[in-house]
Amino acid sequence: MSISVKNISKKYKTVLALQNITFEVQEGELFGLIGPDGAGKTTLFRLLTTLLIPNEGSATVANYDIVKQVKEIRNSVGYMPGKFSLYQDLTIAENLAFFATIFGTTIEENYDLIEDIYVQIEPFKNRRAGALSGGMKQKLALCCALIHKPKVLFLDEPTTGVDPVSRKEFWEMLKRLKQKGITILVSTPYMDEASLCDRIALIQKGKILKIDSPDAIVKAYEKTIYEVATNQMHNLILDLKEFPSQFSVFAFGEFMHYIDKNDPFDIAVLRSYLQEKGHQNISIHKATPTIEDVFMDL
Ligand SMILES: Nc1ncnc2c1ncn2[C@@H]1O[C@H](COP(=O)(O)OP(=O)(O)OP(=O)(O)O)[C@@H](O)[C@H]1O
Repeated sequence: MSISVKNISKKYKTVLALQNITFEVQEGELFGLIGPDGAGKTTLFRLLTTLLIPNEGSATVANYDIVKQVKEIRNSVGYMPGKFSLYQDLTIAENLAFFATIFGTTIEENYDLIEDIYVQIEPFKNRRAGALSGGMKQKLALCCALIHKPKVLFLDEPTTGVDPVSRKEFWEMLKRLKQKGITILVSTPYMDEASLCDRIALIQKGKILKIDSPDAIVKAYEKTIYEVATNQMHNLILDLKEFPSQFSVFAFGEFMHYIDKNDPFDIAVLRSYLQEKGHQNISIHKATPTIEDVFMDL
């Protein structure tokens, strides 16, 4: 087992940041922690990379204990924290050389692992990290986290604030790293990225609410979701919330996702209710559930 977490709890004074967290990640797995700000994702990363000590429970990473084998873990893991870890005044090449040196290695020794990422930023290697775009900083930070050839890679919200094209490229890089046998624990607040993981844990307020493959999580979802749109999207959410048998409603891209307390329920009744409220061009269709729908319903 690459990561094994057993009944971990972590408190900051009065804040219970993690409550009784248990999960395992297999070798070579791409495992996602999906949850909103404050869910406890960063705390979990800091525990697993030995930067914090749990109040309760135990965990191993690459078969090393996170409390008793700190040095071994630090040599076996790569950590890309949410806030960029780079030295802003050093160039791309200097940052990478610095990280290689502190791990007692050289860029050349492990170049094969970072090559396909590094070639994308190499043309700018003399540019200071502080002057790079979000996407380029992210690639450099990933190279720095990989330079000592870690067995396990921890990536805390690596795509936050990065443009959509770079986000897509980043996930393709992760797939290639996984094929090289590296275990990856990645957190993201973006629900669409959940489907790119082998398995995910949905985490909220310090608790894991569900763990499974994204497909299985969506398939197990039993409620029927309706995609609703009209010519007055602003009023639509308010009107849907007032519909007597409404169970839940939330904005989903250009639609509202609506769930009724009754299943099946009569779409015609909702349609005439919306007409009475002055809506036109009403469209109501069954939607395919997504991870976001499951999450909103937890
Ligand atoms: N040093 C700290 N002292 C007190 N409370 C903290 C500290 N660090 C985090 N917390 C609290 O612990 C909870 C979990 O925070 P954590 O940063 O782990 O969440 P997160 O899912 O990573 O969210 P974010 O993306 O906002 O960092 C939050 O309620 C947060 O306010």
